[in-house]
Amino acid sequence: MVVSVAIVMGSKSDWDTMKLAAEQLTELGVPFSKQVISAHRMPDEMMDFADKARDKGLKVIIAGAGGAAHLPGMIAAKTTLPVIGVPIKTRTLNGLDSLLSIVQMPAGVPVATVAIGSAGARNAALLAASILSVTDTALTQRLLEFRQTQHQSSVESSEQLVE
Ligand SMILES: Nc1c(C(=O)O)ncn1[C@@H]1O[C@H](COP(=O)(O)O)[C@@H](O)[C@H]1O
Repeated sequence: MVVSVAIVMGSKSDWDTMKLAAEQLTELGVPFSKQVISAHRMPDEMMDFADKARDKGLKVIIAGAGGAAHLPGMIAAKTTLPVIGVPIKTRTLNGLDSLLSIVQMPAGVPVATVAIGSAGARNAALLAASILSVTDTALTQRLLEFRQTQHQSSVESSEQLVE
């Protein structure tokens, strides 16, 4: 099994949010790895991970972090793979701190930033799948089916309102 997506997070405490990315990837049949790596607390391991990511066969990195969320940007600084940043909701500032830390990258080092929290984590997985689908027709089909199911459940919920 070739693992093409890595889910990384600054702390195990981020898993409640990041597991939604894992669930979404599983639903789409996309193999992934998951691990805690912190730019602040594990700087050498973080650099090593980012440095070797492409050679290991990874194609997309999803990085979740909260507060002074430097992890996605620092990984992006060290790899040319696409990095998707997930801002974790924080107790003190509701995740606005995480969002701004991730989204305000200087020109030249992009991080694709999604929304704060669970919806963002789910969308990070969908975005990773979309990127992979460019060269994977079976995955494209699964993404289309996902959209059709989503459409159907919206239509049904609207009909229930009318009843
Ligand atoms: N933002 C970062 C980084 C980093 O960016 O390297 N490392 C840990 N953290 C964040 O600190 C928060 C609190 O972590 P703890 O719960 O372990 O104290 C987490 O949301 C984590 O992502």
